[in-house]
Amino acid sequence: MATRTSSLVVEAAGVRRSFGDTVVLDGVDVSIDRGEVVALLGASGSGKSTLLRILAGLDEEAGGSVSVPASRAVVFQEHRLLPWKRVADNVALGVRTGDAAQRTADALAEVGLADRGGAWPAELSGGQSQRVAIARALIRRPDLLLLDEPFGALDALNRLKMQALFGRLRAAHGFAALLVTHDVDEAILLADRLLVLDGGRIAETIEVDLDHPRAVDAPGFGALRRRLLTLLRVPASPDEEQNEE
Ligand SMILES: Nc1ncnc2c1ncn2[C@@H]1O[C@H](COP(=O)(O)OP(=O)(O)OP(=O)(O)O)[C@@H](O)[C@H]1O
Repeated sequence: MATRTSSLVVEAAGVRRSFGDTVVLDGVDVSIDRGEVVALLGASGSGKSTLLRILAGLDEEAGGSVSVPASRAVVFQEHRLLPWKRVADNVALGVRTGDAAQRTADALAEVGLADRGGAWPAELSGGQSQRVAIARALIRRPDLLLLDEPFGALDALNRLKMQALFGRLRAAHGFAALLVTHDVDEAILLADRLLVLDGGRIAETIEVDLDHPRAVDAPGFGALRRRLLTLLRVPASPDEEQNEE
């Protein structure tokens, strides 16, 4: 018999988590294939960050079974760089191999910051800081990236640039990723599959069957956006209703 599970990097089943009497996750099943990007959506407070922290190994109180690769890295909405270390030292953190300097230079070049290794975090813009956080994650060549609203604090233009960067990095590295986002367009642009968390469970799974590179005005995008907004109970704007097919 074929071993179907061999290509899965994440296998979580029956994940449960409560805080006091409040049940936040009530039996969540998530599988992510090697190289697959999955977006996790849901209303505020639905438990997205809670689930991400469990998959990251940052929450030991959860019930259920969780299998994730040791080779994983997390990117949060805030960059969490150490202010007393220069950019290059932040990126190289935890890398003990002899080629750490070269890997740091490569990782910074990949995120477009080849010349900022000597800077202090305080000297960077928000977008640059988040690029460094991504370089710090990538330098470990993770099989799995866990991203919690990674572009959520950025302005619209920076957000678009980071989404394009994510697409390039994904093509170059082939990592699997779980992307927590509030941004419906971002989810459809970047993910192979969308999960909607509601009532403590994965209420909906949607395969995104659109060609790459994706654009918000591509055929099929608007229909998918409307479906997601309905699931998230967000009213579509009057403009959108008029302009979409
Ligand atoms: N450490 C904690 N102690 C108590 N309650 C918590 C804790 N962490 C999360 N919660 C609660 O669990 C629920 C889910 O929180 P979580 O941050 O996972 O939601 P979320 O879907 O990521 O929300 P948002 O989209 O607003 O970031 C919330 O009601 C929150 O108050």
